[in-house]
Amino acid sequence: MANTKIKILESRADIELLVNSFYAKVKEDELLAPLFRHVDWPAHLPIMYKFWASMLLGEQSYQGSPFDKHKDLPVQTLHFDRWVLLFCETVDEHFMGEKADEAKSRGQHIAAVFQHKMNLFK
Ligand code: HEM
Repeated sequence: MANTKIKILESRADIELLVNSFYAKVKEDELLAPLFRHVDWPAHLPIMYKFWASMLLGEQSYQGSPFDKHKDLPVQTLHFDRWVLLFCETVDEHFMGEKADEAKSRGQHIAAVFQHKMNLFK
């Protein structure tokens, strides 16, 4: 049966639901969870709300350099593939519409940029 709770992604509350749902999955994922074990969630989640609200809603509240937080992580392409899979799955479980599509394409694009910068594409 279709998920009747799927809605248009359009508000700050939607972004918070997306981010909370995504990291709930990450914490349950055997491949990604160990990479997030040290994370201070009450500090990290509001940063991620700002990041995605700036990307998708024009909020201009995120100020930071995301790549710097990733450049020394012990990650390979398979980690990024899992990240993108879980992120896109989370979007589709809750949302539809233009901004939902944009969230998925932005996530995929940034994952590809990080991998290029880390020289993971040979
Ligand atoms: C294998 C994939 C990834 C892993 C393992 C990963 C892991 C992490 C970790 C451990 C942090 C630091 C949290 C802290 O400060 O304690 C972080 C921060 C962050 N990540 Fe990722 N990440 C991944 C992919 C991505 C992608 C593809 C994006 C963008 C679409 C992204 C966006 C961010 C942002 C915006 C921050 C916050 C940076 C800041 O503090 O300003 N991450 N990530």
